[in-house]
Amino acid sequence: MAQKPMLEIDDLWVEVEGREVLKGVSLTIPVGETHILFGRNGSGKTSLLMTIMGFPQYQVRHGKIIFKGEDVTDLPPYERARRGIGIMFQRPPSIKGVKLRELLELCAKENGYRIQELAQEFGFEKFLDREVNLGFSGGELKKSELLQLLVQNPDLALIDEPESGVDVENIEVIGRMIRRLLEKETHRPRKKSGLIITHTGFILQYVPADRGYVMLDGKIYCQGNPQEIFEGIQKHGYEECLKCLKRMETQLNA
Ligand SMILES: Nc1ncnc2c1ncn2[C@@H]1O[C@H](COP(=O)(O)OP(=O)(O)OP(=O)(O)O)[C@@H](O)[C@H]1O
Repeated sequence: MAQKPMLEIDDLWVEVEGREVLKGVSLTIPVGETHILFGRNGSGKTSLLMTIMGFPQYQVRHGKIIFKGEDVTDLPPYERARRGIGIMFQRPPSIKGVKLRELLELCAKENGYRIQELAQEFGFEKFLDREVNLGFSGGELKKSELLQLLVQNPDLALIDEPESGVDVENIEVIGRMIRRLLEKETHRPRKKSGLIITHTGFILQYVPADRGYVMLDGKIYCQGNPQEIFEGIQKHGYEECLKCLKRMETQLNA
């Protein structure tokens, strides 16, 4: 029997604060694949990730989110987290009075991760006894978030702009953390999947990806090889992606 995909999104329409932000998004992420979302500012990429995670401001008006064969469209975020969905926020909150180590220990309770060793591996041990994300620089925030995801060990990692605010040396570390998270080097066949938002495309140099999408105005306009899509956007801008959809529609109607 064919393996069920990790994630299937079927004709998803979503509103936030009375405004339509997703307008019929469909995509499928097979087990072990990493997919990349490109798109202009304000096109709905973060909204898609927040909706997959189940945050209640993002109201699903139509469509379904199927995770490992189960319809999770109406489940709250903690139930989705328990089933194996994890998210790295674009702008994570800080938690005053809680040390990063304490939060990581809580997350690691069920899977026995060695927090000290893991933090050392990514040069982050001196942040363990600081309050979560409080006063962290842009790059430190990303590492803190990825460390939290690593100890949660999700089957599907939703990663929002991992390279924004990160210097060129630290992008390599962030890339290593994501590769570890998605078992890029250790497991064959891979069982982890990812959906990553990127503007700069830098992360593609460190994390091999299987498919890319362009999202514009709440819709997916184009999909295919992520590197080719990124080069196309750099060369011709997003306007060409609109034409690409027209081509896809013409082919479908022929
Ligand atoms: N909580 C909210 N309240 C009001 N409007 C919102 C909210 N969340 C998102 N939006 C609006 O929905 C649209 C899509 O936002 P979203 O953050 O999903 O875009 P994005 O593609 O991730 O953008 P960027 O690349 O700039 O991060 C934007 O116009 C945004 O202002």
